[in-house]
Amino acid sequence: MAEATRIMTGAPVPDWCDAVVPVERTSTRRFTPGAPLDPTIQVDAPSRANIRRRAEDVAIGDLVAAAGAPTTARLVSAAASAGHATLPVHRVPRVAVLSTGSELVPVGTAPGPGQIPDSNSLLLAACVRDAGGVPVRVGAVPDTAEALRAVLDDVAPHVDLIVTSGGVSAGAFDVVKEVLSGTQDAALPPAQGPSDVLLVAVGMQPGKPQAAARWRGTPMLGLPGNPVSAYVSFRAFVRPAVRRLAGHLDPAEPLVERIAEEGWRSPAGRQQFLPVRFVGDDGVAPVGPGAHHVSALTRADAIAVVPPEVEAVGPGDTVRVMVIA
Ligand SMILES: Nc1nc2c(c(=O)[nH]1)N[C@H]1C(S)=C(S)[C@@H](COP(=O)(O)OP(=O)(O)OC[C@H]3O[C@@H](n4cnc5c(N)ncnc54)[C@H](O)[C@@H]3O)O[C@H]1N2
Ligand code: MOO
Repeated sequence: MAEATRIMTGAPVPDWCDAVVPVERTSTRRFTPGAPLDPTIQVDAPSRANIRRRAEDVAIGDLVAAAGAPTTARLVSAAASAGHATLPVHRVPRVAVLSTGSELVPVGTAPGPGQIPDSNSLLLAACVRDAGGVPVRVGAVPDTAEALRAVLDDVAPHVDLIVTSGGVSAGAFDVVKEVLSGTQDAALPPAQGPSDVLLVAVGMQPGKPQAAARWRGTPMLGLPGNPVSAYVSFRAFVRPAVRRLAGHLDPAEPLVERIAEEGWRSPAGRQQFLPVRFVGDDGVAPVGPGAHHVSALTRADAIAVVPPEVEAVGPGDTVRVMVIA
C-alpha cells in the first residue's frame, strides 16, 4: 500500500514521494478544481519517474556560455535559467559603406550615358548585415578628393569600420588611392586624415587592387570597384574583420572540400576566387563563362578558392570552397 498526493507540473516534490504519475494514468483521470482526490492509484509507479533532479541540466561550475559564443536566443535562455540577468557582450559593429565613382547613380534612378547604378553599396551593406554588423550606407561619392575626404571625416567618428568600393586601381580618377596616399595631405597628422596606409596588389583574382588604412583612427578597407571583385574581397577581408569586431573568436571563412565536376583554368601566381554551383552530393562546377559578371553571383552556391600554384583544376580534383549562405 503506497501513499499519493496531488502535484502540478513544476511544483517541488514532497520529500516522502519517490515518483510522479501523470494524472491521466490514475483512476482520477483529470483534476477537477474543488473535487476530492481519488485516493486510488491504479498504476505501478516506477521509482524516480517524472522527477527533475536539481542540477541535472546545469550544475554549479558547469559552463553555460563560452567567451566568444554568439548570443543566440538559445544561449540567452540558458544564461537566464542559470540566473544571469546580464551578460558582457560585444557591441554590434557599425560599418560605413560607401562607393566611389562619378559614373554612379543611386539604384532606381535611370542611368544616363556613361552612368551605372551604384549596386555595390547595396551589395556591401547587405554583406555587412549577413556578417553580423549594422551597415551605415553612405551611397556614392563622386571622384574628387574633397568630396571623399568630407564624407570620410563625417562618418569616421560614428562607425567601427569604413568600407569603400572603387578608386583603388591605376586610373586617373582613383580617388581612394589619391586621398590615402596623402600626396596632397602630407602635412596632415593621423588624427585628421589617413594613417597606417597600405595600397597593394594582392595575388588574387579577381580583387587584385586593395587598400587598408585608418581614417582619423577608424579602420578602413578599400575594395576594388568591379562588383564581383568587391563581393569576393568582402568575403576574403571584410567579413572576417566584421566578425572579429563583433567578438567572434574564430572569424575566418571556413572552407569546405568539394569535387570539381568540370575542369577550369586558374591564373598562375594568383589565388583564384571563382563562383561555382553545387552539383550532386559533393560536386561543384563553374557558374558559366560570365563568372566575372555580378548576375553570375546569383547562380553561385559557393566561391571556389584555388591556390596560386594551381593553373588548372581537373575534373575529379578536390577543391576548397567558401559556401554562400
Ligand atoms: N591600368 C590598370 N587598370 C586596371 C587595373 C590595373 O592593375 N591596372 N586593375 C583592374 C582591376 S583588377 C580592377 S578590379 C579594377 C578596379 O579598379 P577600381 O577599384 O579603381 O574600380 P573602379 O575603376 O572605380 O571601378 C571598376 C568597375 O566597377 C564599376 N563600379 C565601381 N563602383 C561600382 C558600384 N558602386 N556599383 C557598381 N559598379 C561599380 C565601375 O564603373 C567600373 O566599371 O581596375 C582594373 N583596371
Ligand atoms: O582583380 Mo580585378 O579585382 O580583376 O577584378
